[in-house]
Formats: sequence, structure tokens, C-alpha cells
Amino acid sequence: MKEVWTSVASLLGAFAFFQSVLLAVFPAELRQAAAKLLHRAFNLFSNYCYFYITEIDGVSTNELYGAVQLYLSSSASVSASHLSLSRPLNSSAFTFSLSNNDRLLDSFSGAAAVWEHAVTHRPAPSFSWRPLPDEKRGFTLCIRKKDKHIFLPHYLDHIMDVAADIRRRNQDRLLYTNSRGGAMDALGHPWESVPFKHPSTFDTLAMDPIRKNEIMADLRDFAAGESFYRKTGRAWKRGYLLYGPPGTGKSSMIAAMANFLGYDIYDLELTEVHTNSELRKLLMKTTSKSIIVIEDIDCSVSFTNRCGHPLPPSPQPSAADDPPSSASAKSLTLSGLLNFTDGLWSCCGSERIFVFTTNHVDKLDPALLRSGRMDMHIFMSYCSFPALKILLRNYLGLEEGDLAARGEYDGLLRELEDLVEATKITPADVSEVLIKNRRYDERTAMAQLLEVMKARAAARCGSAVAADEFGRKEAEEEEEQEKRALDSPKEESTEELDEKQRRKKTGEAEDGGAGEGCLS
Ligand SMILES: Nc1ncnc2c1ncn2[C@@H]1O[C@H](COP(=O)(O)OP(=O)(O)OP(=O)(O)O)[C@@H](O)[C@H]1O
Ligand SMILES: [Mg+2]
Repeated sequence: MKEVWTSVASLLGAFAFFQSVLLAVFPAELRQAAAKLLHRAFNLFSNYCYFYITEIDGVSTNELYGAVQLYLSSSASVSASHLSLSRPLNSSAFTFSLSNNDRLLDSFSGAAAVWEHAVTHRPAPSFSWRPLPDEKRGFTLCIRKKDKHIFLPHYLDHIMDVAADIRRRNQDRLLYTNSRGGAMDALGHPWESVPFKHPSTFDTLAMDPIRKNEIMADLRDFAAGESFYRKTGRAWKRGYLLYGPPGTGKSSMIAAMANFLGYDIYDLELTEVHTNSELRKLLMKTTSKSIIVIEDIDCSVSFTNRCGHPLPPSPQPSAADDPPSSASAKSLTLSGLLNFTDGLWSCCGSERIFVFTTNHVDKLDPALLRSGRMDMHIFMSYCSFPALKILLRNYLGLEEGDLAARGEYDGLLRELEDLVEATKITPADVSEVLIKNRRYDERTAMAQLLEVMKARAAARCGSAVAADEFGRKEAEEEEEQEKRALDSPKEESTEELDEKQRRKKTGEAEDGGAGEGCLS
């Protein structure tokens, strides 16, 4: 490596020396011609080749320049002596980069490469569509001619991948929204973004630990599954349907997924999308390594089927199978949405996760639930005892070990365990009680939670008792009526009364029906 470095340095030195001699002695035109000639001769006999990566390529910004800068920042911090330090907007980390006109050695598959960051003054242009920086910046990559096949294009792909990774690690997640409707910004983007700072993680998510581990393993496999998806001929994407009552952690789960994988979130507001083609455009403008979310899919839009008619609210034969019509082009249809997640268009870009959430899974069109459409259906349930222990740890700092070791919580904990499932309390409600009582000691907070649970259980019981009471009163009234009827036999024949008695014994309704009017 050192040997390459010395020979490159001496060659560049010799080249610079000849250029300066030419500059001093000959007129400009002659100098230019001679320099060109010298350059060609130098290239012809040299064992090295050079690649120039300029910051601005024509009128557009060269993506590779930024990627090289980031890539070198990962090795620059250890080997170079002059470094530029920066902290990009929205980033939570500092990045090192090569200083102006400094050089750095790198290696790839056993072959050496020398990078130089060249900065020269840019002469003011006579005309330009946009203001250009005063300095012309670029990287020069020098490699041995015989190593060209090793470097191209694999080294450049490697640089792009590493840079994307660093960018993701350094940058906070972004949350995109299509709240502008179909309108695009100046750069033609339909999405608006803000830094995504949701602190929810799988560690703080209160749910059954076994189910949680299954989901985490599934996500891990997905993120590392590029070759699997290629080998099996499947698009590299995955769909999750999160369903359950409000406040059970569906949105928190999405945030935890994004934080776990380091993906951005695209929060798709379906009410802002008017046609299938608008939906497709939005999809095309999403980046890979992202989660595309449609919350409350059952009520975010009233879909029209392919004929343009509104879909019935309850499960019906699949709307995706309806015959095509020109009306669908002008509206948002369920089949348009299914194509968005499933069809050919869904594969533009890769490594994307689709998440739909709903409070009413029974209201969804069967086409959405059909096997293979959403890969995993995750039920977010009311608080269970293992989930409760996670919330006690989150809000009161009580680890599992603390709860087991300190006998003082024994009674309280057992009562909570007995009540929690029956109370049907959501993690959101438990969190609320624990937040309210966080300034007191743990025992008091737990006791307060127990009180709330008992009150809820009593209320639930109360409504059940009320239902029983209502039933009892009805029966009493019925008996009363029968008594009255028996007291006045003239009004009804004995056959009729016998029939009534028989019905009463068998529990059959008066009209002979199946008891539709009964309180169940
Ligand atoms: N499983 C959970 N683990 C930890 N915290 C939770 C959980 N469920 C709810 N919470 C707490 O309750 C709040 C509301 O939860 P979240 O918004 O995730 O519920 P949701 O299921 O998306 O509700 P909705 O159906 O109304 O959208 C969260 O900010 C979080 O603090
Ligand atoms: Mg939610």
C-alpha cells in the first residue's frame, strides 16, 4: 500500500513540476498544447488510471460526489490527519470528511486506491441558470490499470451502499405526509417531510413478549432477505395488518418498527388521494427502506369499486375482481389500492413495508384480508399481565426482578394479575393512570391502578347485572300477565292457556318465532 502511495505521489509531483516549467517559459497556446501532449504521454506510459468525480455534473448535482464524501468519512476519521467536521441538517451525528486537497488511501478486494479531494477556484460564468459555488470541488480516484476490473463497477456500488447506510444512521428518521393533496413542490415531490422523533421502541411496547419476538424476527429476516427475495422471485416487500381496539398500540408499533429497522415512514392520507393514478405517483416517489402506512383503512376512504360504485360497508365478494371500466381511472378504487401494495407498480423500488391499521377488521373487504395479501395479521389486544409488567417498568422503573424480589408488591401484583384480563383495559388507559400517579411512590401508583381496574370491573359487572335485572323484570311481567289471564278464564280458552304454559316451560316466544326479540 505504501509503495503505491509513494509512486503515485512521485508521479503527480513530476507532472506538476513539468507543468510549472512550461508555465514559466512558453506562451499560453504553446503551453496548453504541450501540457495536453505531456498529459497523454503520461497517461499512456503510466500504470495508473484516474477517475474524476465532480460535485456538479453539468447543471445537476452529482449524487456520487456526496456518496464518496460520506464513504470516505467512515475511513477518514481513522487514517487522515486533516479532516473537515460537519453536522448536516436533521442529523444527530457529526461526520468527518477529507479536507480540501488532502489525500487518502483505501483498498477494495485487496487492491489499492488513492483518493484526492481537489478544490479549485471557479471562474465566474458569463451566464448561469442558477448560482454556482465559488469553488469547483471534486474527488480524483487513482487506481492501477490492471485493477480496473476489480473496481468497476463493484467499488462504486459499494460506496453508494455504505454512504446510504451512513446517511440513514446519522440522519433522524423522516416522516412523510401527502397532506398537500396531489400538489407537487418545486422539485416535483408530492410528499412533505418532517424529522420523525417518535420514541416508541419494541422495548417499550407493551404486548405479549413471545408475539413481540416473532414480529421482531420477521422484520429482521425481511431486512436481511435481499438474496432470499431475489432467489424466490418475490418482490422485496412485506405487508402487516395491525388491528385491535383504540389505544392498544397500533401506531406505537409502527413507530417501533421504523426505529427498529431505521426506516422512514410514509403516512398515506387516503382522503387526500382522488384517483388510482395519483396513488401510483405517490408510490413511485417513495424511497426504499421505508414503511408505507395507511391508518384506519376501514374509515379513511369510501372506496368505489372498478365500476365507480361505492362499496358496501360489510364484507362482500371481492371488489378487486370487478370488471374494469373507464370510470375507475377517475376515482380511487380498492383494486387501485391493492395494485399499490401488490401489483407490478408496488415493485418500483424495493425493501418496503406496507402497514394498514384498523379498529374493525370485520369491516374490511375480504380482498384485503385474502391470504398472501397482507403477510402478517397482528392483533393488538387489551392489556395482558406480561404487557402490564412492561408498562410498570416503563413508567415506574420496576424491573421484573424488582417485582419478584420485593415481597411488598406481592399482594398488589397478584390482584392486578387477577383483574387485568377481565377488566379489558387498554395499554393507553393503564399508561394514563401511571403517568397521572408518577410523582407518588410505586406502591401508591400501583394501588391507584388497582382502584381504577376495580372500578372498571364493577362497572362491567354492573352493566352485566343491569342486563340480568332487565331480563328478570321481563320474566316477572310475563308471569304477572299469565296470572291475570288465569284469573279471567273467559278471555282465553283452556287450549290457549295450555299452549301458553307449554311455551313458558320450553322457553318458546309468544309468536312462535325463534326468540329474536329476546335479550341475549
Ligand atoms: N402496547 C402499548 N405499549 C406501550 N404503550 C402503549 C401501547 N398501547 C398504547 N400505548 C400508549 O397509548 C398511547 C396511544 O396508543 P396508540 O396511538 O399506539 O394506539 P392505537 O392502537 O394506534 O390507537 P387508535 O386505534 O386510536 O389509533 C401511546 O402514545 C402510548 O403511550
Ligand atoms: Mg393509531
